[in-house]
Amino acid sequence: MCKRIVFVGCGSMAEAIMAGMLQTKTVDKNDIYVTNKQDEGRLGNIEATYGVQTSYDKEKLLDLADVVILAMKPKDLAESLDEIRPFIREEQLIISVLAGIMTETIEEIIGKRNAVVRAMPNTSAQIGYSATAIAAGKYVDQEKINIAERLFQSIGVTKVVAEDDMHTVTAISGSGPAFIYYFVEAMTTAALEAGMDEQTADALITQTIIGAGKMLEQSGEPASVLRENITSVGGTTAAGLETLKANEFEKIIIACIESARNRSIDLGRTF
Ligand SMILES: NC(=O)C1=CN([C@@H]2O[C@H](COP(=O)(O)OP(=O)(O)OC[C@H]3O[C@@H](n4cnc5c(N)ncnc54)[C@H](OP(=O)(O)O)[C@@H]3O)[C@@H](O)[C@H]2O)C=CC1
Ligand SMILES: O=C(O)[C@@H]1CCC=N1
Repeated sequence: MCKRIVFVGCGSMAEAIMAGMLQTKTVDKNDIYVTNKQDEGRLGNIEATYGVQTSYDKEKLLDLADVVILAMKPKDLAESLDEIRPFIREEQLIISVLAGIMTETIEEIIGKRNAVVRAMPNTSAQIGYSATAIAAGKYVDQEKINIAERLFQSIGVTKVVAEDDMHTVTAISGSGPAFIYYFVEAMTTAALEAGMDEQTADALITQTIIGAGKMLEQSGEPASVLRENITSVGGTTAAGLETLKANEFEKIIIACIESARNRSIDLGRTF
């Protein structure tokens, strides 16, 4: 794929996407350009680690770009678009990974008929395992969707969704890994409190999460059946599940996803 990509914003998400694209050789390092607001040390590290080009010359960067990936925090969107807006050309594909921000908002700020794609990857992009959803703005044609899909397929699995679903996506697969890590942390604490050493606990829990994920992917069974298959009458799993139910596990998870989803909606409303 020979598109030149400019990352505006170079935090953990931009790095995860970039690392995935380079690892899968979807984009050559000479075709990746990166800028941020002010952290020169960070840009230097990124350049040294990945061999990509870095610059603060926004005009030059935008002149080179076929695809612009917006990867700053939502609060910094207006300022950063102000800086690059004069140099944006209508044929450039703009991809935003910002939580909550509607394509319409970006289209309005840019003030041109650019194709704007909203994407929600997750940090597993770093190793090629992102679950990424993408939604199209009003000037996006099939060719631009294909480009965005190809880029994000390089870092994992991609689903095209209606933009209305993006707040839910942000909660379940954008933030989702953090919720799973929190679950793992709690399991580890329980194992350590029971006297197990940390290395053994880490190895067993990590493999358990990987195995459960692979079963969900490969067994053809829904999660409920896989759970039932483990649950012997009067056994250990039943005892553990009883405690989860007694403490309203499902309600807590639904509330967690709802909070994340509502926060995504709020972020969008700040514009
Ligand atoms: N982290 C995650 O798991 C996911 C994050 N996202 C989204 O990705 C986006 C980035 O998140 P994350 O990587 O965690 O954030 P970080 O805080 O790690 O990085 C933000 C980056 O934006 C840069 N920036 C700020 N203002 C400007 C500007 N005016 N011009 C150019 N660059 C600017 C910062 O530069 P400097 O350091 O110089 O200030 C920094 O490089 C967010 O919008 C988030 O919603 C989406 C999916 C998952
Ligand atoms: O917490 C956040 O706002 C970002 C969006 C999804 C994951 N992290």
